[in-house]
Amino acid sequence: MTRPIVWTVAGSDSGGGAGIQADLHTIQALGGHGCSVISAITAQNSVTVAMVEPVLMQAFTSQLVALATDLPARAIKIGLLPGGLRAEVLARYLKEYRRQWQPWVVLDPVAIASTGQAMAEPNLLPAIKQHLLPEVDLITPNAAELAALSGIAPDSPRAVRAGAAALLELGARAVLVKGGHLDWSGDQALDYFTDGQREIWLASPRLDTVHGHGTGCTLASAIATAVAQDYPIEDALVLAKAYVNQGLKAAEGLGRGAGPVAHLGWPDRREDFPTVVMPGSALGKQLGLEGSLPRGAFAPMDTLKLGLYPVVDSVAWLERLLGQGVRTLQLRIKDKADAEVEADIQAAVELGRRYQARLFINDYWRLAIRHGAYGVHLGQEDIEVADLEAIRAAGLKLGLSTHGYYEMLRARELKPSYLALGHIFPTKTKDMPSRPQGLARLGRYVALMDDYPLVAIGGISRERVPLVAETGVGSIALVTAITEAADPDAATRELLALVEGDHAE
Ligand SMILES: Cc1ncc(COP(=O)(O)OP(=O)(O)O)c(N)n1
Ligand SMILES: Cc1ncsc1CCOP(=O)(O)O
Ligand SMILES: [Mg+2]
Repeated sequence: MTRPIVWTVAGSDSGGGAGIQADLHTIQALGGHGCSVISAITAQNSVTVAMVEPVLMQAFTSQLVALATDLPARAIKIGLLPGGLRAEVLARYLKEYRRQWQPWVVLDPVAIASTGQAMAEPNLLPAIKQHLLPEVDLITPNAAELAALSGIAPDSPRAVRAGAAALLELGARAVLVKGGHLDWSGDQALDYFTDGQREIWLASPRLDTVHGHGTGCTLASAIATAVAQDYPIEDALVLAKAYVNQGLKAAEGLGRGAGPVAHLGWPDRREDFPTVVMPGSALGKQLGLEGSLPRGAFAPMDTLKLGLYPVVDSVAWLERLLGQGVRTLQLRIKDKADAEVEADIQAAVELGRRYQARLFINDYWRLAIRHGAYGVHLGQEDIEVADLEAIRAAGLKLGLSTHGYYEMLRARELKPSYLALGHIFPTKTKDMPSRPQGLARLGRYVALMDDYPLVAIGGISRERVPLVAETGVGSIALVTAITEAADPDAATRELLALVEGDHAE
């Protein structure tokens, strides 16, 4: 894949820690091609901002025109604007870009440096509210910026929500409040996201370093670069927070003051990724999230490598596959009343027991509990409605579908027995609301979750099995590669050998 183009519209930081310099480092490190529109030249180092000099309006707009005519962006990050006029002019250009080539736009409303010095003219904030907010997809204020823009000091979870809601009222499509400076959140650095439909709280242990110059710029650029690569916003948020956390841990004290956040590659250590705050957790209760968590972990799998995992829609198929030596499998009957499927589920559970197989029931968790199934597989939409504690307390194993970083991290908090990752390739078996993940992403998920049983699913044909196996994923789930094979028994044996090798029973 060619690098997606990401623009940064921001100020130059002569110290190399923030602004355009941080943005270009970030965009490059995360796989984008960075283009820059310099709004102002700052003379600054690690201790002071000595000068902010706006570039001439003509120089500002000429950069925009030069890029728009040849290098249109998938995503645009806006940082320092030295005053209201440039914000207003930029808003006009963005309106046109949005009409012509729909870039995704994030605004980091830089107004005050971390040293406390003003970076922009006082007319910037009114212009942001009046002109820019309606043209951006996400605004990422810190506590001081949220207070300045909304008039609400974010001194409690309720006030953070109210401040973000005020920005939505002003026309923002989504808000990420950066919690680095929320003093009520104790040892956790909390970020709050809302688009008016849903809210997400992300938590990471607060890092004990003064070397965090450029974190705001870096976070917004990382979000933009992830979105430019088609990551959904919630995945972009967790990835960007991980990028900043790994950079803070590696930050060096260059200069006499706050050193720059470091720019490393794609984050792949789980400890750098944030935790998704869950209803029912201690933090969730503090934040006023309604809901509960299961009281403990689900029954663990006996192995990290579940091997070949056919998903089929009848007891007859299960029997045939068990006869070929398959030992992990799923009964997936869709959209029938419980009474219509109960006999099949009971028969499936008995079959699974007879063959000592890992046999999961899709969707029908009440019947699975009633008939003492080995396990249940549930989707994202089921998490809110199924009685997870009842499934856990009954001793059933639980597999959960996930479709990206955010869902994986959220699902992990429920401590299921395995996580499914999909869909990897286009599939005709199921209408998917998300885009195929592809092998590169699968490889990243596997590296991140290497202590968990993982299952890849979606569009995995016989030919693709070796490529999927190469990612290191412990299990490969498939439907049509078996059910539509010319000779399903032969296909099953071949797939078993490919996926489980010598371990095939
Ligand atoms: C192993 C495995 N992974 C994912 C799915 C999909 O489950 P879900 O999201 O619940 O969708 P439906 O299968 O119910 O359409 C699965 N069944 N198995
Ligand atoms: C149930 C399901 N969940 C995600 S993709 C999928 C279907 C997989 O079927 P196939 O292997 O035929 O693509
Ligand atoms: Mg389901």
